[in-house]
Amino acid sequence: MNSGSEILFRAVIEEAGYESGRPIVEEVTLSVQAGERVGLLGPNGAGKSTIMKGLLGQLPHWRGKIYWHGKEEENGGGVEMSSRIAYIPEQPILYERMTLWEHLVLVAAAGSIPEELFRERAEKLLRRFRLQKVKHEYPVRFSKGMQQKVMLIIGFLLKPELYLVDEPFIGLDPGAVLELLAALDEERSRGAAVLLTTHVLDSAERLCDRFVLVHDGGVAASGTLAEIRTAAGCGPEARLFDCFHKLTEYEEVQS
Ligand SMILES: Nc1ncnc2c1ncn2[C@@H]1O[C@H](COP(=O)(O)OP(=O)(O)OP(=O)(O)O)[C@@H](O)[C@H]1O
Repeated sequence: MNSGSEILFRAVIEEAGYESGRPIVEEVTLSVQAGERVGLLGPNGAGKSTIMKGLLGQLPHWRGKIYWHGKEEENGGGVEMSSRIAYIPEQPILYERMTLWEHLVLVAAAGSIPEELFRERAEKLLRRFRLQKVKHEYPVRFSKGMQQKVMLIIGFLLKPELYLVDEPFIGLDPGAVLELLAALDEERSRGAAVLLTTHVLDSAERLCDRFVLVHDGGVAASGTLAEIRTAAGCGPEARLFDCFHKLTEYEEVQS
């Protein structure tokens, strides 16, 4: 495993949202080391997807700074899909008139992956996620879980430095989850990092090295599980689920 002491990616979000003067997220800082996995957690509507969109440069309103390997990006939140970053969305984004293989060819061309390397990676990923038999079919007609696997294959094909993964655990069958975890392990060994959002806290606890807990558009707590336990006032055996509950719903409990 990569020791991951280098900070690969850092985002300092001053404010971000959809309309001028109505920020959804304020004062959120995220950093991810090489080889590290960070869980971006929070209740429904906390601002996780908004943060992801901001990091991808897809928000109309954004004020903040992005750093790669310690160097500030000129275009702020405009980190583009490139060899450095792969976004694996929760809702699959697919073209109606293209087969699965044609999707992969398009991604390989956009990512400038040489032909031979592309074929090798694509065939391996299709076998891994059990889609090799349907590679010449149209993914818009696939089941939801199969479409999610297409998104995973597209992400892994790019071999980026950082994966942004939105809710990877819901919709995949148990075999596919195991393959996803194995693929992420392989990627970690080459230094690739992961920033993921999920509501499946048991999986997040097992998978992630650190957590950023977002609540009401700001950071309620961040750090390792031990640090999150301290922030939540929980004991050393507490599960992430219990800490999450304490940090996000205490107002309701007290009233
Ligand atoms: N396109 C949009 N235009 C305006 N407001 C939006 C838009 N998308 C989300 N919001 C608002 O931003 C806030 C945060 O939403 P966001 O989708 O970031 O939450 P989330 O933490 O990802 O939630 P969930 O766990 O339910 O996916 C919500 O109040 C939501 O209504």
